[in-house]
Amino acid sequence: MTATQDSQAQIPVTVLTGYLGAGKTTLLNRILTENHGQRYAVIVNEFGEVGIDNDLLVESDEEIFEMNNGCICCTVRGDLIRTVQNLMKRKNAFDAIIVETTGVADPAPVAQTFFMDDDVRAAAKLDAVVAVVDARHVLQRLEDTEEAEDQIAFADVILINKTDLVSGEELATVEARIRSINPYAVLHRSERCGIEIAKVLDRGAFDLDRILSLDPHFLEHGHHADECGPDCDHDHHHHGHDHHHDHGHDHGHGHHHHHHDEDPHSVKSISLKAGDLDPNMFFPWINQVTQVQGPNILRLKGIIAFKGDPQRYVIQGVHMIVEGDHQRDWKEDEPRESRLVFIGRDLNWDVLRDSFQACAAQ
Ligand SMILES: Nc1nc2c(ncn2[C@@H]2O[C@H](COP(=O)(O)OP(=O)(O)OP(=O)(O)O)[C@@H](O)[C@H]2O)c(=O)[nH]1
Repeated sequence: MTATQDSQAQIPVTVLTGYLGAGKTTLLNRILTENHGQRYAVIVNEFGEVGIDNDLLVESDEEIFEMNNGCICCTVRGDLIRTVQNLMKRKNAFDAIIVETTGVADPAPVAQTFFMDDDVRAAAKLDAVVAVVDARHVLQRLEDTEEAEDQIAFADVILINKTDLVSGEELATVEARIRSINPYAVLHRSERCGIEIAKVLDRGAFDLDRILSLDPHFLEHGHHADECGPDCDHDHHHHGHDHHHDHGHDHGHGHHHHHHDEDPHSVKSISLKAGDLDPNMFFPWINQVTQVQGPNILRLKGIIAFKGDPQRYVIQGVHMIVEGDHQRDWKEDEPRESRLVFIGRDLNWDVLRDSFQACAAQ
């Protein structure tokens, strides 16, 4: 199969992967704000019921499409095809497409989309799979999830981010581990994804031959997530497929997501909503939650309305590291609403929900 009959007319697509909290949005924000003279369309996939990522992206003229349907592996393929097709109708409106995948997704099905669908293939070409890696947490992630490894194995370009949170020695260990998983990718180091955009975008780096050597069935229809419907409830957790990457058609794909089974180790998300909160209640609460439950909190993010505060407050966390800042004024036509998403394992969801509600301003 030749994927590139008419590469001139094909719009380059960058698939941005990386485990939860690695820095994908930070990188996107750089891409969207830097003056590079290119116009990008960004497709964001959300994990969790309350769409937050879009709100965390800075406002820009670039177009952002949010697909709020959970795990990208199962349901998004059809959506992604439709979204790309719609984008193509306005062909001259932008120069390139970036697809940000949810942090627990296996990037393969997303990449496959650009080879499987004839219309998409005619209009777009996969430029590179870019993985952002959290230097501080990646070794731990590689211990307990397969997605982290899949993402690294699949990437053409790997950005080892958060170098400020590790020592030089730790960084060297991380790099060696990444090299052992993927000897081919171009590696870059960064703090807050501070990297020249040209090192990440429009690389022409996607190497089909290499991917086929990892995953011989990559180009076959019916492989991976094709069979999943919108209510896909496969047990995606810790299947035993051989990592490099002898997928058969019957393998249970290895992404974790918000399915509600009893597996205590599966990753779930909870979306909390409230009105104005009392900062004197909220900050001690969030500090306590992240100190005590941090190891199980893969990710938290939220937009908070504090009573009497004209500005939206954005809070972000990865395990025990939490940071927050004012973002911008609440707009007049915007309901003042506090939204907080936790993604994690073994969390006591009812307690989280109740204690969050207890932070409501009186
Ligand atoms: N210390 C430090 N923090 C960083 C760095 N890069 C990003 N962060 C912070 O890490 C958190 C997660 O960053 P995001 O860019 O939202 O990560 P993400 O990969 O988009 O997260 P998901 O969308 O949840 O998968 C935020 O609080 C960032 O400010 C870095 O280089 N150093």
